[in-house]
Amino acid sequence: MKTLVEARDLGRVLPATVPVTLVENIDLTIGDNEFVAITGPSGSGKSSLLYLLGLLDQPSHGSLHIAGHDTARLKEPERAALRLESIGFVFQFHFLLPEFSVRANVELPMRKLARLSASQRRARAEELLDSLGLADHLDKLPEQLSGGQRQRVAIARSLANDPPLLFADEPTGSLDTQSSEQVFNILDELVHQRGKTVVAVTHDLDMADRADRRVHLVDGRLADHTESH
Ligand SMILES: Nc1ncnc2c1ncn2[C@@H]1O[C@H](COP(=O)(O)OP(=O)(O)OP(=O)(O)O)[C@@H](O)[C@H]1O
Repeated sequence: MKTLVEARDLGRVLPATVPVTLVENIDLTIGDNEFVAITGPSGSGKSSLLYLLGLLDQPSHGSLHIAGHDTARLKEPERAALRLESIGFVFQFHFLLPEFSVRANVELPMRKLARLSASQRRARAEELLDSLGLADHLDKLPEQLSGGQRQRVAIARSLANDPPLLFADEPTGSLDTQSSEQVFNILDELVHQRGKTVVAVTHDLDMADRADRRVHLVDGRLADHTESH
């Protein structure tokens, strides 16, 4: 197993007159090809942990290696490049750009890396959208799609630069049961058929049960019964 995420004694405290601890003492190793669910009560620090692991926030203490890089040693441009190349994000609300077509939304992250030509970006966006059942919607605006379809576009966008790691914050949180099931199946397929690692914060216990592994947070700390099956 290749280690993609390695956190040691990771923590985040917000400085204030009375400092606020978001998460602390996080020791966590995540390998390639794993589907990890992060669960815990509301306010237990699930999103905070995801943002730390996804390099959207900076830890106050501890160490974090992502895809073999010691993130404390990276300067901001290197950190941004690592995020762009190695990490995809899917949020509860899709955050697609409303004025851009579905295809253009998926092409955007590729433009930031400047690895592919315009025609290659277009072809890749179409291929990704096709693989997620959206081939008929390439030129539509996000508002013309259903919630489940938009979330699938957001997943396609997260895969644009072919990152090994996907972080998802309540990816099914605002979807009906059928769309949730579809999104779960896509994430599951990404792990078990396309070799990705997915780390998903979820309140959906069914999804947590069906993940390969469950990491449970209580009051900002990993609980003892964090399990693997
Ligand atoms: N910017 C902030 N300022 C003060 N407190 C914060 C801030 N961000 C988060 N918190 C607090 O930190 C704790 C952890 O928040 P976080 O959003 O990570 O929890 P969560 O488990 O994802 O919650 P939920 O399931 O409700 O989304 C909560 O008690 C929250 O109120």
